[in-house]
Amino acid sequence: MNDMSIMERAVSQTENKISARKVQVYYGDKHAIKDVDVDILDKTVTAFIGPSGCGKSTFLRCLNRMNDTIDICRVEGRIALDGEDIYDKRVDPVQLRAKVGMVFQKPNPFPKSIYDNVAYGPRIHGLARSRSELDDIVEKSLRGAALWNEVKDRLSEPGTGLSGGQQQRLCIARAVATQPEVLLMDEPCSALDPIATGQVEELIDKLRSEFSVVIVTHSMQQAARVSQKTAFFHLGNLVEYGDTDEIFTRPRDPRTESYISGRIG
Ligand SMILES: Nc1ncnc2c1ncn2[C@@H]1O[C@H](COP(=O)(O)OP(=O)(O)OP(=O)(O)O)[C@@H](O)[C@H]1O
Repeated sequence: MNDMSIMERAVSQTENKISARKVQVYYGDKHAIKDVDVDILDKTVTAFIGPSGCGKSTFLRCLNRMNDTIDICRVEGRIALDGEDIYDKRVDPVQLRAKVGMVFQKPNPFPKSIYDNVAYGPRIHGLARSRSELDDIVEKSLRGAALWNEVKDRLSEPGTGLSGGQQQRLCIARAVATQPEVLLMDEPCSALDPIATGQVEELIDKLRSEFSVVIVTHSMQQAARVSQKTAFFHLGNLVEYGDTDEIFTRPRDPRTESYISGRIG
């Protein structure tokens, strides 16, 4: 091996956070994800786009083993986080989900105080040795989710009493509190108004300085605004993956072209 290829290997190892190879997902007999290969880069926002039912959410859920919770769902292939197979028997899915956090379509705060929503993960993963360390994590996570100033005087009030946009940022703070390496977001703005959507999009851009973000979105405008990489799915296949600018201006596959020009959807 020459020096250049060693260097190239080093670069690709630092940039790749998740590598998926030959991933298949079945719900019973239904083949929902077909032979998907993709690399998710570190400190990058990757958007998954494609028509309804094409498998975006299914593939997203493979990345932190959320599909394990669906009885009829079977995942095959290899998905590695920093080179380690996340489906290895020795991997604890609960620990994995702290590293690969998730934010859902509908904000789903726990029926607990704002403070306890954020403190929940650090408590169960033993990330704080004292109350003051826990206070620091809660404050840092709420600041990280651009929510601190709005809630700092009412941390003991229920999280469910916040507005929809604030609840979604609370859920982001909850995910950020376990110091994830990857944050998965499944249509995180679909229940939000345009102002709250703008705030969450700004936040996504900030978060990528710390970890990699993967977002499923139905909005091509949103994908274009927030992501650097885009993956287009169609009927369970990953049809095209590349720089977001390229995908939206010079798609290589006619199916991508049809989707972004609104002919399939
Ligand atoms: N729990 C489940 N049980 C059975 N089939 C499922 C389940 N979840 C998804 N599917 C099927 O798998 C396929 C992919 O669904 P998925 O929700 O991943 O698509 P999607 O691209 O995220 O769709 P949408 O944009 O409408 O949310 C669909 O045909 C869907 O009906």
